[in-house]
Amino acid sequence: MATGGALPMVDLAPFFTQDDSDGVARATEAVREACLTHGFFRVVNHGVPAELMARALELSPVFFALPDDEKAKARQAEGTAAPFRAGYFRAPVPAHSPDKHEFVLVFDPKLGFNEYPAEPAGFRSVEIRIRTSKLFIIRISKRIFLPDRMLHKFREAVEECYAKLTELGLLLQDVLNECMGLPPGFLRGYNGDRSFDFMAVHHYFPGTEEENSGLNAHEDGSCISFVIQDGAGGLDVLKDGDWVPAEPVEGSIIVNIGDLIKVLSNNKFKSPTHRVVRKPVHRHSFAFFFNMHGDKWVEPLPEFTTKIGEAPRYRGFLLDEYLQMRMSGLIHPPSRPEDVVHNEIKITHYAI
Ligand SMILES: O=C(O)CCC(=O)C(=O)O
Ligand SMILES: [Fe+2]
Repeated sequence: MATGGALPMVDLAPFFTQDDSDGVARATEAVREACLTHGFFRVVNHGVPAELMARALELSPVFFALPDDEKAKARQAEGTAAPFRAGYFRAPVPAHSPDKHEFVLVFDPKLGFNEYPAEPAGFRSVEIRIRTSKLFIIRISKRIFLPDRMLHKFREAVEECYAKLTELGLLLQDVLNECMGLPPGFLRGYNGDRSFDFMAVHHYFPGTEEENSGLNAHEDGSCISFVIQDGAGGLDVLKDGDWVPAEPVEGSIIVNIGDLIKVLSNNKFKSPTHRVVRKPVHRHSFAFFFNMHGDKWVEPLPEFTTKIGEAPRYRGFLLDEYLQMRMSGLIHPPSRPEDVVHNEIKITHYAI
């Protein structure tokens, strides 16, 4: 298995090449190894065009530079029932969190949950100087439209990224199916509904010496998460007690196994703790969460329990219940204190 900085690196090219069954077998084994050891790895030749990733990262600052009232227009479409609230959020969320960042939560564009500031609504303030006499110049601040439909281009890049990351999620899910020794197509059938997937378009403000928390240490509640990041750095993963940086490598995507695969695999596949520490620069990233529908019953699969004589390490649960608890920080009955971190319920709540 190759390494990409301190992280395992997997070249997915064989999955996009015809008749490379040896290559596919090797790449599958590399994914399996990475899931068993880290649950966090880097992929290259993943099918998401480098041009698209660069364009999305370039356009993201255009959106976040908008005035707050314009950003707030990126919101959930009236009368729609998204699984979580769509649109723009400014952390600290929840209020007591020390996180310092803002993000837009985006669902599958086909579902119509997201609304954006109407085009052309990308205002920018410019200073105009008017000479009223030889001595006097008045300066007025005027709001002008962003040139070149930049907001429209941002939205377009977000939606293209969403589609490409969905394809990557489906591919990785098939690879995991194989890595986990499950019947062919099992995960594709079990997790065939894509309406709970979402993408978070993140902007982290520059950190200071006194305060540099970006995202608190956490595990993702997803099946698989993907991160496209700019060159700022700051994403770390916990490995054997040490924080390992997921250094930016242009064109690569970070893959992070989430709690749901960890539960299905009865803890065999890792769902690693990770965090974002803010460097003294702005940081932009796209985190895509390949999830499961809330009505799924989740429990360790027989391949990891009865079939190999191992006891389940989690009791089964309805995913919706867990997601609601994660989002609200509420829990009934009260959990053990170690299951609640920064008011977020961890998957250990269901551990046996
Ligand atoms: O911004 C990043 O690099 C990671 C984001 C993340 O971990 C998350 O949204 O769960
Ligand atoms: Fe995360």
